Amino acid sequence: MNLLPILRVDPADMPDRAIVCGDPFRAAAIAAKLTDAVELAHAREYRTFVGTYEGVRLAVVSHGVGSPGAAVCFEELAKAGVKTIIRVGTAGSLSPEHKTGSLIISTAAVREEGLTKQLVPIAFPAVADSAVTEALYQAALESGAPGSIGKGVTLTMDAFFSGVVELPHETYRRAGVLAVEMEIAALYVVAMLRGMRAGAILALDGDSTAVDEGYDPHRDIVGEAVEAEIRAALLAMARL
Ligand SMILES: O=P(O)(O)O[C@H]1O[C@H](CO)[C@@H](O)[C@H]1O
Ligand SMILES: O=c1cc[nH]c(=O)[nH]1
Repeated sequence: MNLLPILRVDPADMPDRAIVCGDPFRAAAIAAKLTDAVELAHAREYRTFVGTYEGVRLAVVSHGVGSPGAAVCFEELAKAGVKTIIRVGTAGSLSPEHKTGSLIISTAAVREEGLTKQLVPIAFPAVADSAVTEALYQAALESGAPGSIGKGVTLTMDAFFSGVVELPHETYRRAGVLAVEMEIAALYVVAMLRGMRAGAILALDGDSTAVDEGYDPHRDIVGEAVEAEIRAALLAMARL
């Protein structure tokens, strides 16, 4: 039995599709919706479950916060033979049209993180798979989310709270970017380099420009949106 060195999972136990999320507790909550769910490993921030949804075998894996750690997870999933990945995340809104409780399907990510520049030149785009994106969008419309449903470009950052340098959120908001989070660019770049198809759905947990004043992803409306995006991701995965 050759375990993956960081996820500590035997590749032979992995299905060919995975739902990923930052929070290990969210991974457990998603796995609770599967039949016959089993936790294969919990190493560092990475919890790996496998189970079945609507007859489809899938893994649920947490990747932690930030692109470098998440990319390690995505690389090991590729080595295990995973071919389809959906990220189920939270994000801050950059769009006045999409408020807290809304869901955003990420069609592409702005590569403002540092990790992917070490993998491929910055001119290379971080783009979602079109079939995964369409399946997620249709499922999101059926998900009963407490807010609106949007589809468009998202921003991936390393910094969450600001320091003394101004963060580029306003520039990207003016360019039509819908939301900011911390891992999708890594997911899309690793997926493209390793021959996987990937997509992402995000529950908006507040106004991205207000995180320095007060960040509260634990409100009921955010919990409802996360439940809705989980329903959408499972439905999309079963349809793909
Ligand atoms: O809710 P998750 O999936 O962790 O995603 C978002 O939340 C974290 C920040 O609180 C970052 O990981 C960001 O990308
Ligand atoms: O990166 C993130 C994630 C959630 N909410 C934010 O404002 N930013």
